[in-house]
Amino acid sequence: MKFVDKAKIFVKGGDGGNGVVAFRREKFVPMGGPAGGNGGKGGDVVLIADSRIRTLLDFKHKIHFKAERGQHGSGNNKHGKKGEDLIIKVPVGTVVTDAQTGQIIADLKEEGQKVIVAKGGRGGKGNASFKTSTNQTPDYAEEGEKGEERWIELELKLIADIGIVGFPNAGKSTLISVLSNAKPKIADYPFTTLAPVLGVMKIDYGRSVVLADIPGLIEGASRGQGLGHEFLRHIERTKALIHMIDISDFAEREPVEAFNIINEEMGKYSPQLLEKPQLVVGNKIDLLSDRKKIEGLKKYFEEKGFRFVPVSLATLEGIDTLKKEIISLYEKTQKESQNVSKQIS
Ligand SMILES: Nc1nc2c(ncn2[C@@H]2O[C@H](COP(=O)(O)OP(=O)(O)OP(=O)(O)O)[C@@H](O)[C@H]2O)c(=O)[nH]1
Repeated sequence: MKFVDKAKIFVKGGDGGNGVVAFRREKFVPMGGPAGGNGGKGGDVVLIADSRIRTLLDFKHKIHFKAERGQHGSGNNKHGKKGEDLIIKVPVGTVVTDAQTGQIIADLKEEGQKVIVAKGGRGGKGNASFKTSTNQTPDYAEEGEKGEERWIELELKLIADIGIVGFPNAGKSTLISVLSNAKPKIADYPFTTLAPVLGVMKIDYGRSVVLADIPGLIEGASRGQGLGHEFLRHIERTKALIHMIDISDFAEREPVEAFNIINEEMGKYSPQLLEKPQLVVGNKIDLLSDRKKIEGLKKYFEEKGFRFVPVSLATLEGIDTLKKEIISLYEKTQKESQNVSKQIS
């Protein structure tokens, strides 16, 4: 499954219904007045940000979207029915631009945020609407207006829910590929040499967690060495972190030391990064001869307020526990962001 972060679609509002020319025909009224109803308005094409949609994948297969047209008016002053709006769900974080002018139409950052991308045409007036004191029997009516149409571009500026940090070789990319059914690399992410690899881990029907492997967090990064600030900025947008540590016999440094160096670097860049909840994952236990070390590390991290999960991404030992911990971490961040939005509104 490929990660689609861009799509181009054609949208067309429904045409307005035509107004009609009609006259009253009643038994004892010889010269019936005008009675042609108005056409109904065409439906709009509306995009709405929905957090249950995580990719733009669906737009690979369907690219034409047309809202319903308005019904024509009819005699007896009956107005045509309005066309239904066409609602298209897109992921939260979708930026919408007019493909021709390049103008940004909307940045759908919030859940439920909506934008009309193609207006339906106005309904035409029936001849009854044209009756005046000087023209009692107009014999003309308007046609409905055409619905707006255009090509638009959708671009997903994905905000990962959880960032994965740790020294090179700790197993960050492996974790993404083990947990997710998507192993995408975003080609044109604004990183020069390395792009964060994103993965989507399914929780259950309709719910998933987006994970980002933030590459190359190394000593000195906060001073602008190496990849520097660009990827640290990316971590800033995630709600929680998974901190991967190689705890095998062959690790280059002691687990606690590795953990502290990475946190120190993040803290130098922005102390707020350290306020994000961190789940500590001790990886490569298949290459650990002294299993007692695991208990020691668990105690150490839990005393400091961090959950600690030992795993082997090679043998998949501990992976079910890890998945449960990630889901509960994700749910915790969801609850927190709901509380924040309640406080704001
Ligand atoms: N034996 C063993 N090897 C592992 C385990 N997890 C990952 N590896 C191996 O460790 C190496 C590094 O893993 P990666 O997932 O590339 O590590 P990374 O943290 O993404 O590293 P960078 O891409 O350099 O930042 C790879 O050769 C993996 O196959 C594990 O649990 N056990």
